[in-house]
Amino acid sequence: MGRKHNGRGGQAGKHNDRRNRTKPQRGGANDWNNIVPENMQNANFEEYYKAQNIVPEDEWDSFLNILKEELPTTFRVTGSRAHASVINGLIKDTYVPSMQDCEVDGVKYDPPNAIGWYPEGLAWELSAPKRIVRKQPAFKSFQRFLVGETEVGNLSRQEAVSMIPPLLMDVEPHHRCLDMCAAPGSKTAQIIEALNPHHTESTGMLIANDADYKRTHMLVHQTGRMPSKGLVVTNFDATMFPNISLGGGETLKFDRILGDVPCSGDGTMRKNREIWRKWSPMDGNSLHIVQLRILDRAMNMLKPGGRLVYSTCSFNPAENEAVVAAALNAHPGEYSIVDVSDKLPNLKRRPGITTWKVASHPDGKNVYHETYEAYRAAVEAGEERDKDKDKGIPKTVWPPANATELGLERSLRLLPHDQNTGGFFVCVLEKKLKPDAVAADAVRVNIDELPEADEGVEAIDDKGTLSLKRQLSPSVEAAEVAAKKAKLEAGTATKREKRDLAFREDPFSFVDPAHDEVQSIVNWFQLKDSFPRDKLLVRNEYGNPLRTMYIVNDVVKAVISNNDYTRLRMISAGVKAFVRQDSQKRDEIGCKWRVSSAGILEVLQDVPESKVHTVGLDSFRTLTEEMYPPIDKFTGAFKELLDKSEVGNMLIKVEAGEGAGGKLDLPMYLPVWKAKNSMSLLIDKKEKSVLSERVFGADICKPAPPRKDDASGLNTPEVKTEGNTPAVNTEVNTPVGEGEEDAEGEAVEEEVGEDEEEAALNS
Ligand SMILES: C[S@@+](CC[C@H](N)C(=O)[O-])C[C@H]1O[C@@H](n2cnc3c(N)ncnc32)[C@H](O)[C@@H]1O
Repeated sequence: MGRKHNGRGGQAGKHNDRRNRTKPQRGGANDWNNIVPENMQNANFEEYYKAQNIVPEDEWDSFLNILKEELPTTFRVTGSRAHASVINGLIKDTYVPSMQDCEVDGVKYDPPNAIGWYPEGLAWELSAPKRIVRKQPAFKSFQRFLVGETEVGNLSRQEAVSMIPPLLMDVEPHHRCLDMCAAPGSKTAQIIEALNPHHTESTGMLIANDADYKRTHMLVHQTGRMPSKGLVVTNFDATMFPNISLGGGETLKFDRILGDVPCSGDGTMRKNREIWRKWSPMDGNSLHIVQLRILDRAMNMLKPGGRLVYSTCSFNPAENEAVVAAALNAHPGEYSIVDVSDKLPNLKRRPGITTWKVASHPDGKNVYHETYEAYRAAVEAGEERDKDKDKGIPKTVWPPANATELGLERSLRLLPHDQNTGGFFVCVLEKKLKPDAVAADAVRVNIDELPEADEGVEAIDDKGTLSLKRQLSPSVEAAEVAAKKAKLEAGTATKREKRDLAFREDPFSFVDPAHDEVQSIVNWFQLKDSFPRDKLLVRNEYGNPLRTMYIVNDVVKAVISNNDYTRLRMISAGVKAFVRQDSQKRDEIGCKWRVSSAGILEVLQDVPESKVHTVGLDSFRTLTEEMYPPIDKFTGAFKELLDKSEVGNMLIKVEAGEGAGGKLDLPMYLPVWKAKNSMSLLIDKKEKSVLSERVFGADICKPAPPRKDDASGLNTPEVKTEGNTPAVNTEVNTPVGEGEEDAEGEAVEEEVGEDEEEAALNS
């Protein structure tokens, strides 16, 4: 069981932009991403889905044809409501008008369209093919905006249908939420936004989990753009997500859970074209068990009255209705499927089905089995694969006897030809406050009696990333761990094997609120008594504030304080709040810590107004243009303030308005460093450039000047000036980050490079 998709590594969708140019070749898996529409055929796929009746007969051709078309680019405006409306205004009022009436070779291409069903018009679709976007000047300029704003986290490129599950979770700011299979994190970001829509105080929590260690780091990176005191990233196989203690005998139960499970991804065929060649019904059959185990685990962790959303980017009932039906029968009387037909009213959706066919694929062709028993008879008769004798397709893939009573039609199936999207499945489940009485002869599923998940199957997410490997199977993992342990005892373990046995993340501990370093921060910024000095977290065992302090909220503190960190497999928690400034002249600095740009909005809540210095666009321009502008370049009250300020971190509020060749729609809060003779803006270089584009209509940032004495790093950097550039547009505060499309890369935490920090500090 479990066909391996041999030869696929890294990102399956990486070469999509070269599609349509070459014919498919059997040689390399990635070549199939270049597959031409005539070759997008798979008789087994067509036959199987015709048999499922998920698409009415008279729509079959439209369904099949659109699967061969390039998927439009879709993206979402992210961030707090006020922030998002500014960015959205920019798209609506500046870019869309500039892209009207664009023609290339006599063909007219439309500007981006707001996706009709997405709330408040905050999601967009751009249908023009990529080659046009790269060629036509207005589209090209929009593309630059898109890439830049995605990089700093103001936009999120996300498949339209993948935006649906978080919208149906109905998250409120006080909720305790769990995203069980969260990486790379586009839905996680939506949940964080819902938990803190106005970027004020949020009492809720989100645990974003993924079984893949590497991908949890993508998750940390992705969520860095939406910092939250209530966010925790963990690294568990979701089928075995542990019970978490909150102290006092209380176990954490969740108000909301998302199970966006690993799946065969056949709803992503428009993007992941190699699926045309590789698809088999066994992909879904093999994933069914892990999907069911994840959903079952979620059901055990939900509060009565809580809501659980199950989703896949697959059309396959084996991964969808069959999983939901089996999970409901594993919890008889406890759950109901929520009718969400009144939600997202403009979204065209198809009801879930109550009857479906199950197929095996022994010799490269679909073989249908009416019942589980008939299938087992075929296995025993040697008509199926040998290995199916031990495991094979689980019984729960077949429709249960009570399939029509479960309300499966209240699930949503999104078909690509309805709204020019990918395919998707969503089911919203609610845990009853009081379980219904269940008849003694009711259909029941015992999850513990089901076979283990298949090893070696692979899954695809809606970004086309191969996501599932051996972590699928707890038994495989356990066996591997046992083998490594045996080697360790025998002294034959390799370095890698030794390392694999340990959870590699640094421990988390809270800093003593009375610690001198905390006191120095409180004094420097004159933090109010409400400042949660008892919720500052560091990454070492001893609560030592060495380099970075994170800030968390009450519930995250309870989680960290009441559970052993290795058992929690915690990768990150809270918001990076304070970063230590390293310098050879550290003794001259009143406070050795600066506020991180990621955490500034969290810290600001406790900073008195007198410690936030208002500046105009002229000062902001100076700070943007030059890496270390001399203090003499500033004027008026700000210059006076700088003249009498000590070296160290200051917080500024750039006032909204027009001036200095720029325009800012919302005030913006930023950390700056006051050195002896110069200033510097403590934000990531990329973010600075994007801000500059938005406020001044061009990237006016100059590269860092060469330092006079690189070895000591003690001298003032050379600085030059530059003339004004034309103005447009807006700004609000932005987190640091990298483009979602690049999320595969390592986490970028840089705000200001070490060298730059040193230079700024000493200048
Ligand atoms: C469909 S993707 C999730 C996409 C994500 N929700 C998003 O919106 O960006 C499935 C994820 O499940 C993870 N995964 C696979 N098996 C898992 C398991 N047993 N437990 C937890 N996560 C798992 C994969 O590493 C992958 O990141």
